[in-house]
Amino acid sequence: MSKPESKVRVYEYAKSLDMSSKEIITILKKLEMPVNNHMSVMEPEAIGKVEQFFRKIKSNASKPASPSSKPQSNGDIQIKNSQEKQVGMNNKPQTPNSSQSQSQGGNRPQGNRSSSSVGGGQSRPQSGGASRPQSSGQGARPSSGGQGGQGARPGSTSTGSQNRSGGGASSSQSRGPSSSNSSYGGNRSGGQGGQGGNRTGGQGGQGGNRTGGQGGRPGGQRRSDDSRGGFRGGQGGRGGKGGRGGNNRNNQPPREKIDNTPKKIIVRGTMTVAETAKLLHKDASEVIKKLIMLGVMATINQELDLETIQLLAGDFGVEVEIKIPVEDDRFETLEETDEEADLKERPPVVTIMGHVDHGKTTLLDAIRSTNVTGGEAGGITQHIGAYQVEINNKKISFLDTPGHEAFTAMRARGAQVTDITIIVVAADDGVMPQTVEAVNHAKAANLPIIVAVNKIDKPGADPDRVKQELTEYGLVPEEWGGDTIFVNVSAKQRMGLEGLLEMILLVAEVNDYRANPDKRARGTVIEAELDKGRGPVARILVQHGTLKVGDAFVAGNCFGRVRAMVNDKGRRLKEAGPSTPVEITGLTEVPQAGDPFMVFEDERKARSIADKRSITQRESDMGANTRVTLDDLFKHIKDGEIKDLNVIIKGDVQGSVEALKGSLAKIEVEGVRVKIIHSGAGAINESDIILAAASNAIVIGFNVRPDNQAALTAEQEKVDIRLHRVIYSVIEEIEQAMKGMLDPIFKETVIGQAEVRSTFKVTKVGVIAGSMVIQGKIARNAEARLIRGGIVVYEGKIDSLKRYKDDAKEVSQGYECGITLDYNDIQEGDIIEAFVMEAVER
Ligand SMILES: Nc1nc2c(ncn2[C@@H]2O[C@H](COP(=O)(O)OP(=O)(O)OP(=O)(O)O)[C@@H](O)[C@H]2O)c(=O)[nH]1
Repeated sequence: MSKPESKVRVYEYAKSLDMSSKEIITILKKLEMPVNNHMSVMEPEAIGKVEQFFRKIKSNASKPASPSSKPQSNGDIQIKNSQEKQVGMNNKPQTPNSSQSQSQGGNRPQGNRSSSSVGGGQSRPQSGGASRPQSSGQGARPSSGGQGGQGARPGSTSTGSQNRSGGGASSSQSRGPSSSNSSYGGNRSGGQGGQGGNRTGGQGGQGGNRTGGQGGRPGGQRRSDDSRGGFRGGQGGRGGKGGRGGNNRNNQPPREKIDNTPKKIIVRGTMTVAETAKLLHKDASEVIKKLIMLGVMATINQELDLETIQLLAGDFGVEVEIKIPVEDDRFETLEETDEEADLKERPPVVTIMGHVDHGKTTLLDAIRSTNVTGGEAGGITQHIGAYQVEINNKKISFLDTPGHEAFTAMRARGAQVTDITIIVVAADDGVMPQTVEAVNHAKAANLPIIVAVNKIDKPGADPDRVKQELTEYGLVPEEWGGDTIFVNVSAKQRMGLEGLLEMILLVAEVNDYRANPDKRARGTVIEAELDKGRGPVARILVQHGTLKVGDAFVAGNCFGRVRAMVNDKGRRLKEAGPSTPVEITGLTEVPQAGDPFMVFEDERKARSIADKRSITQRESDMGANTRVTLDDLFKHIKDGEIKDLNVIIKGDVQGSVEALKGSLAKIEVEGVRVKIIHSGAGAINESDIILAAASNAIVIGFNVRPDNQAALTAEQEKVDIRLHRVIYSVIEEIEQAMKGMLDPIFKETVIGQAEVRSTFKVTKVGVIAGSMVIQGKIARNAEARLIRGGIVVYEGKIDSLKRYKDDAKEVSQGYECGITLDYNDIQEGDIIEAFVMEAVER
C-alpha cells in the first residue's frame, strides 16, 4: 500500500497543507523538481524535498508557530497517507518513503500505543531510538512536544533534527537506520520520536517514531491521541482528528472532518480573532481567511467589533446572540434594589457650607479633633476628603471640602454624596450673599438643612437676627413654627458641637439612612490626585456594599484594583462599608472628583468598562449639549421632559431682581412654570453657573454680566445665559421660548474688553478713557458697554477710538487706546466691553 499512498497529487498535497496548488508548484519549481500542474503526481522524493524545505524555513524562523501553521495541516492527509505507508513500512529500511514516512514517522507516533503495538516491533530503529526518548532531551522536553507539533509537518522534521541532536546519542545508538532515514526530516522525527515519544516507542519501534512526531509531547499520556493522529497530532490540536490516523492505516478516507461548529454562540462584547475562532470551534487561520473574504484584514490578536463577529458567524452558519450588559458601562445609573432585610443602618454623610469666613473650616476642624473615638486615638489624622466621627456610638461622615461650589460641582457630575447640609452663619455677620447661595444649592439638591449659627462667643453675636434673616429664605426655626433645626455653636471655643452632632444624628434617624453592606461596593470619588510615590490616589466615599482590598473597580473612566486602603486616621483597612471614606491606591489613572465608583468581578472587565466609558464620554463631549437652553426649551416641554423651567436670576440691585422674580412667576404657559432656584444681586459668578449646570437651569442676567470665570464655565458646561436690560424683554423672551415661538434673533458676540486705566476730561469731547485692551480687540464700529464691578452702567455706541492722537479702526489686546463713549461717568478700573450683533439662525 505504501506505494499508492505515496503518490500524491499536487492539489492533494497542497490541500493537506492548507495551501494552494500554486504555492506547492512554486516550491517544487524552486526545488527544481519536475512538476506540470496541480494534477502532477508528487513522488516521495518531491514530498521529501518539500518537507525539507519547510523544515528549513521553520528552523530559520524564530517562532515555530507561524510557518508551521499551514504545514502542519498538511500533515493531515498526506501524512496520513504516509503514515499508513509507514505502518506498512514500519521498517525503517524503507527509507525511500521516508520522506513521508518520516513525516509519518512523526505521525506514527501515535502509533505508540496502538499502532506501535502493531508495527512496533518491526521498526526497530525507532523503537530503538524511541526507547531512550525521554532521555533524548529534546524530544524529551515536553515542550518539544510543541515542536513535535511542528514536527508534524515539515516542522516535524525540524524537530526531528533537533531531536536527533538531542537524542543524538541515543539515536546514534539506536541505530543508524533511523538516522539514515533521517535524511528526511521525518526520519529523524522518528528518531526523536524515539526520544520524545520514546516511551511509547519503547514498545513498538514505530510507535516510537510516531510518537516522535508528537513525541514531543511528553505525552506519554496523550499517546492515545497521538497514536492516531501522528501528524496532525503533531500539528497540535488536530491531534484529535489524528485519531483517524489510526484508521488511516486501514486506509480509511483520509479526513472526514467532524463538524463541531456550534449552532449558536453568545457574544458579550468585542473579541479578538483568536477568541472568536475558539468560540466558533474554528482554527484562527480559517477565521482570518473568512475575514479576508469579508474584506477585513485581521491578525489573530485583532479585536473584532460586534458587527464583524456577527457577519463572520453568519458566514459560518452560526447564530449569534448578543448579551451585553449595557447597564454596566453606565453603572452610575444602575438602580439596585435591595431586599429590605439586607439594608443596614449607615452613617449620614454631611457637607458644611456657608459664606466666606463664617467658620466652615474651623467648624470642620473642631468637630474632627474633639471627636476622635477612643479606639482610634493616636492615629494620625490625614486629609482624605472626608472623615468620620463617632458620638453616642454612632458614626457621622463629614465631607471635608467645604463650600457649595464644590458640592454642586459634584452634583453637576451626577454625584449625590451628601445626606445632610449644615449651613454655617456667623452670628456677628448674619446672612450674606453666599449664605443664600448655599441655602439655594442645598435646596436644589433637596437636602435637609441644619443651620449652625457660629461665633456665638463674639461680642456682637446675634443668633436671633440670623434666624430672622433666614426665614426670608424659607428656613424657619422650629420654635417659630418651622421645621429647620438651628444650633448655636462656637467653632473656635468648641461650644455647642455635641448638640450639633446630636441634631445630625436626629435628622439621620428621621431619614433612616440605610444601605446593603453585603454586596460589591459602589461609591463616589471625592478627590483624586497623582502622588509621586504612590501613583494615582483616589479618596472614595463608599456608599453601597463593602469595598475590599484586591477588588477590581472602575472610577469614572479609570480602572484599577485596590492595592491599599486607609481611612482618615491613617489606618490601613482591609474593607470599608457604606458611608466610609477611604483613600485607595491601585488605579491606573487619576479620576475626577464626583466620578462614580464601582467594583467589578475582575480587572479585565473593569478595564473594558472604563474603556467603553471613555469612548462614550468622548462622544458625548462632541455631541450636542444636554442642558436646557431657551432655544430648545419648547422641544423639551413638548417631549414632556420639563415641567419646571429652572431659572437663576442675577440683577444689578435687589429691587430689580425682585421685580423680575414677580414678573416671571406670572408667566403662564400650559403645563410649565418658571421655578426660580436662586437669585441675587451682583455679577453672574461661577457658583451660579455650576448650580445652573447641576439643576439644568438657565441664567438670566439683568443689567449684570458674567465674570470671566463664569463665562468660561458657562461655555464649558453649556449653560444658557440670557442678558437683558429691560424687564419686559426678559419676560417676553422666556414666554416666547416656552411657547416655542422665539423669533430668529441677533446674537451678541463680545469681541474684546479694555480696562480703564485713567480718565481725562476734555472740553467739548467729554471724558476720554485711557484704556488697555486686555482681551480680544476693541473696534471703532462696535457697540460697547461700560461695566463696573460686574454691573452694566452704560450701553451704547463707541464714540471714538484713538491710538495716541490718531483715530483707529481697531485696537488689539496688549495695546493702549483712548475711548470715548456717549457717557461721561467713566472711572478707573471700569471695563469697556466691545460687542457686535450677529444674526444667527435658530
Ligand atoms: N470668635 C470666633 N471666631 C471664629 C469662630 N469660628 C471661626 N472663627 C474665625 O473666623 C475666621 C474664619 O474662619 P474659617 O473657618 O477660616 O472660615 P471659612 O468659612 O472656612 O472661610 P473660607 O474658607 O475662607 O470660606 C478665622 O479667623 C476663625 O478663627 C468662632 O466660633 N468664634
